[in-house]
Order: sequence, then C-alpha cells, then structure tokens
Amino acid sequence: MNMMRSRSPWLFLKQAATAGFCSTKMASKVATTVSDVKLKSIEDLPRVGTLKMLFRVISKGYLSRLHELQVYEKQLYGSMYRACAGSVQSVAVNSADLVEELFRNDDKFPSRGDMALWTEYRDMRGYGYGPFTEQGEKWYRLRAVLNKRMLHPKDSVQYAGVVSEVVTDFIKRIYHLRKTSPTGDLVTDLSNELYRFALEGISSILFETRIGCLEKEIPVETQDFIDSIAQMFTYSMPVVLTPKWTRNILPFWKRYTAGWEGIFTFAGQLIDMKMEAIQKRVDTDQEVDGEYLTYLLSNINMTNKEVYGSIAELILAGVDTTSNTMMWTLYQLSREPEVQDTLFQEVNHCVKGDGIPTAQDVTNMPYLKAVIKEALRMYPVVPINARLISEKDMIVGGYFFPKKTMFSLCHYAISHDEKVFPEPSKFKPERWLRDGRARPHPFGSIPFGFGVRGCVGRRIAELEMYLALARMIKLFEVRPDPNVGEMKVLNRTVLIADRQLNLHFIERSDTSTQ
Ligand code: HEM
Repeated sequence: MNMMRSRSPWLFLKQAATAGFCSTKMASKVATTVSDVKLKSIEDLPRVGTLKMLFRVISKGYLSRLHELQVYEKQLYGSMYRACAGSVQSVAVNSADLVEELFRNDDKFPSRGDMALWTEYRDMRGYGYGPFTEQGEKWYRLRAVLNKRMLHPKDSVQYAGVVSEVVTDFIKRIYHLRKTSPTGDLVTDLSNELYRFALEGISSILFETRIGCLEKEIPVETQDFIDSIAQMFTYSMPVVLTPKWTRNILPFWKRYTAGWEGIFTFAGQLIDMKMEAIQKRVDTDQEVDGEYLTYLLSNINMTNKEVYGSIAELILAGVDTTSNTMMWTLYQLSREPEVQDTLFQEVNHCVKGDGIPTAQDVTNMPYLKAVIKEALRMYPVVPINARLISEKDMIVGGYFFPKKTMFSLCHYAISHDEKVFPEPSKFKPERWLRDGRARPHPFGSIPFGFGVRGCVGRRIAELEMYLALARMIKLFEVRPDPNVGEMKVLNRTVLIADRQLNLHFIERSDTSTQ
C-alpha cells in the first residue's frame, strides 16, 4: 500500500491559494494617508476573478501544480495581486521584500485563518485543540508550553539518542530492502519508506515508545493508525466540497470522522499508558522522568484534553513534511554526484571509521545543513502559507489593507525567483555557505514559516533529517534508477513527486580510507 498520497494538515492553505474558499470578507475602496504619504487601496491591485482562475487552473493543467501557478501569476500581475470570489478575497504576496514587510508586522497572535475542517469533529466529540487549530491568547499559552523542549536546537539535542535508534532501524531496513531487490542494491518506493521513518521518528519522541513502522510486518494497531491518517486526509476535500446537508446521505463525512476517531483512539491509548506509568511512579514516590510527553502531561499549564489535541496535531504536521523533504534531497543527491561527494567528504571527515554521526558531529557539518536548506528552497514542502491579519489595519508595499485581510504568501514562486536565487532550478547547496559570499535575502526561502507562529517542530525535523542523511551518505552512494527518469513536482497541498522514487544504494567499500 502506498501510504504517501494526498494527506496534509495544510489543506486550508490550498483553499486560501484558490481564494474561492477563503472566508475573509474585505472592506473595499479604502485609501488612506500615513504621514502625508497617499497609500493605494486594495482596489488598485490587479484582480484575478474566480472564473478566470478556474479556467486557467483547468485549461492549463494547474490543478496538481498550483505552486507553478504562483510563478505564472507573478509574471502576469507582479508581486501583489488579489484573488476574488465575489466579496471574498485574498491578497497574494509574491516577493521576498513584501513577505518580509508583512511578517515583520504580523499580529501578536498570528493566524492562518479558518480551521473549521479540523475543529468541527473535535467540538462534536469534546476533544481539545492543539497548536494548529487553536487561536488567539489560548494558542499563545499552548505554544508557550509546547515550545519548551522543542523549539531551541539545544532542546532537540536531547532527542538525538531516540532519533539515532530510529535511524539505525531505518538503515537496517535499507539493507534488508536492498538484499531482497533483483539487483541487490535497489530500494524502491522511497517516499513510502521515508514516510515510515518519519512517523516512527516523531512517534518515538512524542509517545516515548516505538510503534513498529520499521519492522518487517507493521503491527496491526499501527497499520490501523496509518490507515486512519490516510482516510482522514483522503476525505477532507470531499467534505469541504459537499454541503453539510449531504452528510447523512453521502459517505464522506462518516469516513472522514472515522479517520479522526482512529487517530485519536491510537494516540489516546499511548498517552493513557504513559499517564498510568507516571501515576504509578507518583504513587510510589519515585521521580517522574521522561521526555516530551511526560513533560506535557506533568505540566500544570496544560490540560490533558490539550495534550491529546496537541500530540495528534504534532504527529500529523511532522510526517509528510519531513519525509518528502528527505525524498527530494536524496533525489537531487543521486543526480548531482559532485554535491553528493562533497557531502560524503564532509561527513567522513567529521566521523571517522565506523563511527555513527551524532548531534554534536552535525554541528560541524555546514554542507549537510546547506544541502537540506537547498532542498527546501527548491521544494518548499509547504509551498504556500497564509496570514489572516485581524488585530490591526496593515500597510504592505504602499497599499492599505483593513484588518481581517487574508494574505497568501507565495513561497514557492519566491524561492524560485532568479533575482533572489540565480539559476533557481539548479541544486546548489553552496549558496547557503557562510564562507564570505553574499547571503540570499533572509525571506527568500523560509520553509518553516516565520515568527511566533512559525513551525514548532523545525528543530526536531532538522535533527531527524541531519542524522538520517549523514548516516545514509556515509554508508552508501545513492544513484538514480534509470527506469524512473526526471521526477516532476505535484502539489497535493504538500509538494510530492509525480512518481515512485527508486534509488540504488551502493555500499561504500571502505569509508575509513577515503
Ligand atoms: C521539513 C519539515 C517541516 C517543514 C518544512 C514544516 C513547515 C511548517 C510551516 C511552513 C509551518 C507554518 C508556519 C507559519 O505559519 O509561519 C509549520 C507549522 C507547524 N509545524 Fe511544521 N514543518 C516541518 C516539520 C514539522 C514537525 C516534525 C512537526 C512536529 C514535531 C511540525 C509541527 C508543526 C506545527 C504543530 C505547526 C503549527 C504551529 C502553530 O500554528 O503554532 N512541523 N510547519
């Protein structure tokens, strides 16, 4: 079964991108002055109507390539334009300078807009919200707890042991898959394998237990959990597109909520087990020690309901993002032998002989970090972000926007802008090296978002990717499978490949002497 297709908590961003579903109503015809400078109004911006957009999306085949539509529209309308469906509209922001201006003036409690798709089921069942769905001051309070032990690079290092164990099992799995392949070195459907790795990695941190994704036979409950995640995402779009009154007639809503039920049941059982273990220790006056989940459960600023809601969201946000980024990185490395060799030399220099790369080693590997940064520039796995500015009016690029304006941030187009990144379609990790060359615009590629609402899992994702990639490249040279050819990018709300990636993993004969 392919576990990878079309699933993501980022679905609402796709809606913002196509504007028709965006829920912001804007005050119109507002022009004003600040310090005697006449500001332009939103009405002065180029306008893309629903029909034009739908026609373009369908006739030019952009449905699966909405990220490329950002590039095309920038050529047509410039760096800022509005997408309208009647009185409902969003403003597309399509340059590094303008994104910087917007983010630097973000709300105190930033919002990406309406999350009803995710909150409705929870409201129905009395489950709590997590960092993705919560808003305003409640969100702020939640993030304050979640950030600790996760957001700072120092925090993520404490999970290095756990992640390293998962990497060990992943490497074992690569050996097993190679051995059973017809050529003795081929690993097929890497995105599926990396999905298993990422789910096991994030679960081992969040549940403080292993769930068996990397075993030869995935345990039944874990497979049910994986299927539930897939089911929830698969039925998200039909649920959005069909009116509420059809819910008792059509199967979508029932299947969608059954998916959520499976997710919360699995996560709930593991959380409850941890809670019982903590309680036992408390009852017998033993010290309560543990990692992330233990910290959350024993934190008085977080209710158990919030722990359930948060753990579910952290898992859902942390799997496709990390696994697809690793897939694109390996794909590019297989096509760029020189880049791969430079990376190998760095890893091999820092970790001698049969040593296993550690979090400490990684701090001395600028090229490894540059490789991941470049993969995220070329394939920003979340290609569009959003902000609903609700606390204040806003000025961006000399235009005045009344509060409650919805902005779509076109990260894909910006990170392919040749003025910011010369030769944008070339994989050039050296752009990111701090070796005296001019640095790219700080807002040219911000794959983890920005500010207080930026990605809470960034450091965990980086740790997982660095440790796994360093270990893989130290042990193997990855080469393309000629049967695969050039992979194209599809936008399934996260950027995935249009086909299965297979790679040859050629074992490096003696790394200590090279
Ligand atoms: C390559 C990996 C990843 C990428 C590229 C990525 C990207 C992003 C982006 C762009 C945002 C929106 C930020 C904003 O609005 O400014 C975000 C938010 C979020 N991410 Fe990640 N992410 C990754 C991995 C992870 C992981 C591993 C986790 C879980 C541990 C995670 C959990 C979250 C959560 C919970 C949010 C919502 C935060 C909030 O609204 O307060 N992400 N991520």
